[in-house]
Amino acid sequence: MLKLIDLQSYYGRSRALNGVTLTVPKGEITGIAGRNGTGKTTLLKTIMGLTDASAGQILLEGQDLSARPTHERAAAGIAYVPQGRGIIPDFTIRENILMGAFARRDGKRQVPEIVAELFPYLAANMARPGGVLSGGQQQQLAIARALAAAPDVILLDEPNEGIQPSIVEEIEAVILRLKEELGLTVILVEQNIGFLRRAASNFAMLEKGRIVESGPIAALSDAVVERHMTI
Ligand SMILES: Nc1ncnc2c1ncn2[C@@H]1O[C@H](COP(=O)(O)OP(=O)(O)OP(=O)(O)O)[C@@H](O)[C@H]1O
Repeated sequence: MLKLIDLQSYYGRSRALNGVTLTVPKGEITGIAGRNGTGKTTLLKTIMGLTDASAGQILLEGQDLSARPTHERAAAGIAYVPQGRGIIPDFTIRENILMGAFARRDGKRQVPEIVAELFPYLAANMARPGGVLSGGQQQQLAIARALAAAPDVILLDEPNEGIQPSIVEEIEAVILRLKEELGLTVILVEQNIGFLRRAASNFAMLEKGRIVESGPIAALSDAVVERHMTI
C-alpha cells in the first residue's frame, strides 16, 4: 500500500499541492482527476521527488520515502511515466527501455520479457530510434521503460493524451494488464472519465492542489464530474 499524508509541494515559493492525504491500495488502479492546473501532475512529481520542495509523508509499505532522492524512490519500486512521455529521440527503442533498468534493485540491465508480450512492435524494432515512433508507440515505449525498472507501483500521467483514438483502446488494455497480470499498483492521471470508471477501483478529484472528493470509483458520479471538471 502507498500512503500519502498531508503532502505539500512547491515550485519556487508557489504552492501547488496543499495537504493531500490519500491511501492508494496495492494492486489496484487509483484514478486522479480534476481540471487543468489543479495539481495532478504535481502529485505524481511529488511522489517521485521531482518538485522544488515538498513536505508530508510518502509511505510505501510503511517505509517513508519523503526524504529520499528520486533514484532511491525508483529503486524502492516506484516508476513514473511522465506526461509527454520523455522519450529520447536519438536513442534506440532498446536504449530508451534500458534507461528504466538502471533503477532495478537486482542490478539486471535487460529488457523484461513482459515488454515483448505487451508490445510486440517494440520488441521487433529494438534498433529503431525512439524519435520515429508515433505518439501511441512512444507511449508504449515510455511504459516499457517504466517496466524495465521492475516496479511495484507505476505512475501514469495522461497516457492517452495526444494519441489517435484507434490506439487509445490498446493503451487502455495495456494499463488493465499491468494491474491484472503484473499485479502492479497504478496511479492514473486521466481526463477520460469513462476509462477511469472502467479501470479504477478508487479515485481522487483535485482542485487547487487539494483533494475535494475521493473514494470508491462508484462515487465518481456525473454530479461530481460536473461540479469539478466542467469549465
Ligand atoms: N514547473 C513549474 N513551475 C511553476 N509552477 C508550476 C510548474 N508546473 C506546474 N506549475 C503550477 O502548479 C499548478 C499545478 O500544475 P499541474 O501541472 O500539477 O496541474 P495538472 O492538474 O497536472 O494540470 P494539466 O491537466 O494541465 O496537466 C498550476 O498552477 C501550475 O501552473
